[in-house]
Amino acid sequence: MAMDFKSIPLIDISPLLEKWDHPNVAQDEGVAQVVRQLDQACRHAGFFYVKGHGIPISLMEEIKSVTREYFHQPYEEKIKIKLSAATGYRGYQRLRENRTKGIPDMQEAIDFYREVKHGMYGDLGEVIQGSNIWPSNPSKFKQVMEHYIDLCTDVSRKIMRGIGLALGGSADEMEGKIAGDPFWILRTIGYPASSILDEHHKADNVVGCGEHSDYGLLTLLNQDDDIVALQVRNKSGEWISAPPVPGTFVCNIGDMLKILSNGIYESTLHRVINNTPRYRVCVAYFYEPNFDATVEPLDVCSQKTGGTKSFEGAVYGKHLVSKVFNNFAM
Ligand SMILES: N=C(N)NCCCC[C@H](N)C(=O)O
Ligand SMILES: O=C(O)CCC(=O)C(=O)O
Ligand SMILES: [Fe+2]
Repeated sequence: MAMDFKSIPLIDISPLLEKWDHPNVAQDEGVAQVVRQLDQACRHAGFFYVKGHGIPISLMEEIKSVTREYFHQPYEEKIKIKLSAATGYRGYQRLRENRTKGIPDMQEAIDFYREVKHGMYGDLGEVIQGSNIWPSNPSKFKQVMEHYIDLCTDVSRKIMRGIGLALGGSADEMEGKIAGDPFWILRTIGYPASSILDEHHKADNVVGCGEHSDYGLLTLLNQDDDIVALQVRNKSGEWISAPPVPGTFVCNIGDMLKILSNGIYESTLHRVINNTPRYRVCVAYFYEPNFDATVEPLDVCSQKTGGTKSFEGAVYGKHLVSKVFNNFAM
């Protein structure tokens, strides 16, 4: 039995990115090493840092700076893109508007989802139907974010190829019906400095985001430098900090990958507490299955765990919609 994790591993994925479409990708020694590291990280922590991802650090920084600039504006400006049922739950949510397990989170955020055209997934798609509403300030916000989303989608797809191999399947394991047409979510998040909070809240260790697992396959977190606020729960129930490592993404696996792996990989609980005197930003990109995918344990995984499937099939879009309703229960 491996020791419970006390820190989060860092993986250089550049060999995987270089060879991702080679016909014998799994035979490449560099790739095989990345795949082993992914497997270990996903089994034990469900979290890992990645470097060698190819997304320019200057862009990662710009994403955080436009996010900070947006949240720095007066409330009247931010509320122009207010999230509501009518916007398909896309847009700005003020402090404490988003809830986790019923408790308001000390964060403000903007949610963006891949476009869902009218009628696209029938009743299932109706709740988040629509296009994103973009802030007009900072003026480059939309252009920079859309470029970033494309790059994150590409990197995530390639990491998922490595994870397919790590699970003993093929590099294409997640393509087609599972995530050949992946849904995505982008959340730009701001966590107020603890100094702005009143004495009562301070005493409570104000929670920026309560403990939760993510919903889909893989999350890429671009977190603020210098502030330690993200915490990951290990199997013994200890909270392990995930301090910022400049130029890296913090990656974690979501509920749909837990199901696909038949529980070999865990969608690890995590939370955010910003106990510092500085406003913290984080931009979370979520790589998800096809919106209408029915996700069930892969055969290659259930064979490894004694032939039984520990989970019923789950429709990803249904899972997402039920989470969205919980987050914004009026
Ligand atoms: N799209 C994703 N995965 N967002 C994660 C947000 C987690 C917090 C949310 N209030 C919740 O309770 O789920
Ligand atoms: O702010 C962070 O570091 C993590 C946010 C998060 O876990 C989420 O939005 O799902
Ligand atoms: Fe999360």
